[in-house]
Amino acid sequence: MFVSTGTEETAAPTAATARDAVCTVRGLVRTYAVSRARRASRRPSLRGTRGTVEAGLAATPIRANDGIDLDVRRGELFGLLGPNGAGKTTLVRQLTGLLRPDAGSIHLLGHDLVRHPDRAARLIAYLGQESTALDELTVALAVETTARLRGLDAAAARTARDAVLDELDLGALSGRPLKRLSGGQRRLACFATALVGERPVLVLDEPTTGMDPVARRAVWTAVDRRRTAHGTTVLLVTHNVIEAETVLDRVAVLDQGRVIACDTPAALRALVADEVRLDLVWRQDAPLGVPAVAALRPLAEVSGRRWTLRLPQDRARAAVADVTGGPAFAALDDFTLAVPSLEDVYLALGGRGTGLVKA
Ligand SMILES: Nc1ncnc2c1ncn2[C@@H]1O[C@H](COP(=O)(O)OP(=O)(O)OP(=O)(O)O)[C@@H](O)[C@H]1O
Repeated sequence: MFVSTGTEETAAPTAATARDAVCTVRGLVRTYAVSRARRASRRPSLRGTRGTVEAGLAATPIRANDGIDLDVRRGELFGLLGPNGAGKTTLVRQLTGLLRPDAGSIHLLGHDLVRHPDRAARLIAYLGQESTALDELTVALAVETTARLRGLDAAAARTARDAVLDELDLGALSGRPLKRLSGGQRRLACFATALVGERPVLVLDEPTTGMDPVARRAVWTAVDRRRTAHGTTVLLVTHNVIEAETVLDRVAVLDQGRVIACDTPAALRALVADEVRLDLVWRQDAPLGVPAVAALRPLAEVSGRRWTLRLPQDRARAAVADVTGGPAFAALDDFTLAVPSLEDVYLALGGRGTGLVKA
């Protein structure tokens, strides 16, 4: 059962509010001021000029969201992908009414969430990264309490609790406090709380972190079921490239507070379709005495014994022939050729390339 979403306000006053848009964000800016501790360091140092230099650096505010535009459609599984610090959580906290933007607009299902952030709670179920508020409760009580807070009466809350615990196969853990569960189990229990008292929009911040494959599958099956049955819209925050490519309908790639691309994973991958990724893993040091290997070195991103190269297809084929057909082969531990991933897209678009994980 959905709590009424209401449409008592006119939808966003922009042309981009498509008929099926559930969420429209325009020009969203959020800057974090320097903390008090850091401000203290702005005072002139008694020890000389060093403090003044540090003060200049510390006083720079952090522009965590820097003019974000987004349109999320009804029933979509829409992703926010970006490395640590890209501004994903800041964006989500504004969407969920927990943080006020400095500028810009957010319209969700016809509600202006900048003017009325309190309305987010009845439109969105938010699974954040922390679970501390629920940690003392048993799994069953955490789920039931959340259902009650979302407006279900006692009997309906118990029914919803039992259904979701059953759906996620959490029955055996239902009597255990969250704080006594493993990381993956706790994450699944928190996901269960996000599902009860159904909301039209689910916002999930790294929901599958720490989960084993069975639990991950239970999460995506439950999400799909709600999209099919209720047209639930899902906003997923992730820096897991593989998961993003597998589950998302569309993805906005964030870097340093900006959306640097937004499309389907396949369309984004097509941006770099003429490239392939070649990974070479050396047994020990790379044999730089071999001219073909030395020629590849400036093109490689080096991580320990692994070289990663993004090359046009012809060049990649030639490189494979060089390293497998000549004296370099004895020094090679492993190699893989792969079609481009969203990580390659991110790098091609100018992302800084740190923090995106592959699995
Ligand atoms: N409360 C805060 N005070 C000051 N700076 C902050 C605060 N919260 C976030 N930031 C900064 O804002 C930027 C964006 O942070 P945010 O948490 O939104 O990134 P993220 O993409 O969610 O990262 P992660 O993947 O690590 O969760 C970062 O530079 C971060 O250090």
